Amino acid sequence: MSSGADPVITAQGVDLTFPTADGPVHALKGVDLTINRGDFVSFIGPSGCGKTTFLRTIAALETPTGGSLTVNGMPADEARKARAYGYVFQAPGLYPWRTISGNISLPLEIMGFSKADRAERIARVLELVDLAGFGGKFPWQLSGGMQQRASIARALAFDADILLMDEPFGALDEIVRDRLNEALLELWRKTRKTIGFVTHSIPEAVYLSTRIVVMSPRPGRITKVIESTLPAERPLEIRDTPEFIALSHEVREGLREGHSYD
Ligand SMILES: Nc1ncnc2c1ncn2[C@@H]1O[C@H](COP(=O)(O)OP(=O)(O)OP(=O)(O)O)[C@@H](O)[C@H]1O
Repeated sequence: MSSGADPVITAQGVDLTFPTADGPVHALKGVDLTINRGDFVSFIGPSGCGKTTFLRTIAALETPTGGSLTVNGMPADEARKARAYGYVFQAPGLYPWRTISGNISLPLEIMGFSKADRAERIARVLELVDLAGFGGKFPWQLSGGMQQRASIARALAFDADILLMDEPFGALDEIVRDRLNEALLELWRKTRKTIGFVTHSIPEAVYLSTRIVVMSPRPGRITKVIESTLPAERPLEIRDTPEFIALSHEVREGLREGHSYD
């Protein structure tokens, strides 16, 4: 399903070494990856394999110590200044003293959008994440799943083509997570955004992705890239099909192979 023709994120030989008191930590080593427009790419691997570091590097929140990384054809920090992406963190991170609309509005205020433009954008993204009518509530009046949807709305509000999501549903129970997975897939189909998504869950990665990137630690690196054979239309029941089970098996094998390296 990947378009194959229009690279949005290109990493070539990306290294990132953190100097620490216990010596250098090779968080990323020789990472090569191209993400094309409209791809939904998941990163999966054991703790410490560099998933978050790679996402943060794409977002220019970390700087590689080697290799090259471009986003929309420009260096990652320039792409950040050009507001190329929205970033969704593990925790919703909403300000409790602002309403949901107020939280979504904050980055827009900083970016200088007019009041009328902000109102129009807030209404549109609340609708997209199925929170229409909740804009006037405070975060603590919403469930964890609704708060996470609000944080996705905040990342969508300035209409970046790329959405980077670091384990956004990790803290939620399975039923809520299922619903949000469905909602995210629907949103991806509607908006045609390019999505980079970190997860620990094999079913979540297989359900959502056009491509699954398996990573391994010490040093953090890519050990396998799996192209999904699933159709774009994915009801939750697709998880019971032989095709889904075969893909899950392939990811599990990839994770196991990566582990045997240690
Ligand atoms: N700022 C930092 N300083 C030093 N070491 C760091 C820093 N950030 C990350 N690391 C190390 O880099 C490695 C990769 O970390 P990272 O958080 O990217 O892994 P991860 O795959 O996202 O793990 P998890 O699944 O637990 O979130 C780990 O060994 C981590 O301890």
